[in-house]
Amino acid sequence: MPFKTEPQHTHGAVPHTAIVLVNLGTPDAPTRSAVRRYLKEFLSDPRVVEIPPRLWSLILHLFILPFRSGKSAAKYRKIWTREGSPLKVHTEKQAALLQTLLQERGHDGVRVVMAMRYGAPALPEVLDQLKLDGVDRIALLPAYPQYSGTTTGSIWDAVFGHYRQIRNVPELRLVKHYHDHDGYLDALRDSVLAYWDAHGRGDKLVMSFHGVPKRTLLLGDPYHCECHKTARLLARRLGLAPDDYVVTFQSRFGRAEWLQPYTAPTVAELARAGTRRVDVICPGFIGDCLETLEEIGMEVKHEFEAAGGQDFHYIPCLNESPAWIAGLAEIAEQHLIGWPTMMSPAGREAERRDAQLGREQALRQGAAA
Ligand SMILES: C=CC1=C(C)c2cc3[nH]c(cc4nc(cc5[nH]c(cc1n2)c(C)c5CCC(=O)O)C(CCC(=O)O)=C4C)c(C)c3C=C
Ligand SMILES: [Fe+2]
Ligand SMILES: [Fe+2]
Repeated sequence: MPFKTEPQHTHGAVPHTAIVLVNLGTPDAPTRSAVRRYLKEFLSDPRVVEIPPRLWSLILHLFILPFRSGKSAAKYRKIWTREGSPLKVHTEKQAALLQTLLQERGHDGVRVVMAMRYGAPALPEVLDQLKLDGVDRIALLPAYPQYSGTTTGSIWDAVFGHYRQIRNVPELRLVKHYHDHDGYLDALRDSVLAYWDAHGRGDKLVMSFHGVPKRTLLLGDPYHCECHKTARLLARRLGLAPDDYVVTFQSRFGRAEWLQPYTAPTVAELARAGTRRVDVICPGFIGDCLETLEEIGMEVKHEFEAAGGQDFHYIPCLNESPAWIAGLAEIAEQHLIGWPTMMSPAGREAERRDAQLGREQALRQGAAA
């Protein structure tokens, strides 16, 4: 594989540090063509669909993309905001707030940017830009609290794939998961308690996580266990008895069996069994997106009401809540340990001199050429 052209190595340059908050990605617009482009990239990832590639490509192009793109675009239109897709808007805001909070906590030498695994801003382009900006230490922070090969594993594929074409690979740190991190769990607890304070409390708390094919669990993916651990620890923080809550899995895709119990049939069954009010939270998503706002807030709500349920409450994701941004900062800080993140006056001066040196060197090289 040929190497990409890279900036010249500058002697003595102060290496900059960055955190990249990486999310799944979302279409550029709620249109059929934009959704098709996005789904094509997403669903062509062999980490996401484990069907032999040639056979899958046929199914994808003949059946999935022609039918799903229009239907999904209609769903995106229901949740699209003036600022764009909620997933992207929340990820952008979280990255900006994390940068500000890290600065306030003294880590003024750290940049925080966001990137998407599929769609824009594409992870390889963000990594290229960081290289141009002189960043040589990168902590990658996926927007997934629970590890799965289908999501976090796929981010690592994209990162390593990109650096296969780079000679001077930066120092990297990978945040594998934070499903049991106090900062994440405390923020979840606070969000549930604040919701109950404002709206009263339901008969049952449904903790709905994005599903994955059951086969991946049987083949060693820890995602299912990490979801259950998050649920257990959150329940403990809320003082819930086992009967007060239920863990479910949503967003089944395709015909294979996925992790059970499925969210929609579970809430319908709860309604039929006489549960008047359910509160649904989606702890596996750190920001609201299609899967929470449309699938839970609209489709699952409809199923509950159609089965006789009276009162359906969706508890929003952590989004930009101050407790969550503080949690993110704690997670980030733990993965930055040992890296110089505070820019002392001497560091700033060294950086200024290096920049000057770099410019002079480039000028000399230009003159010699
Ligand atoms: C939170 C973790 C996620 C896991 C695990 C996950 C696995 C997974 N997803 C699909 C298929 C689809 N997912 C879709 C949307 C979507 N998925 C996640 C997160 C996880 N996916 C998010 C945050 C979103 C929302 C994106 C947005 O723009 O808001 C979709 C597209 C939506 C649609 O067309 O209806 C599909 C398809 C698979 C197959 C999978 C694991 C194998
Ligand atoms: Fe998904
Ligand atoms: Fe398990």
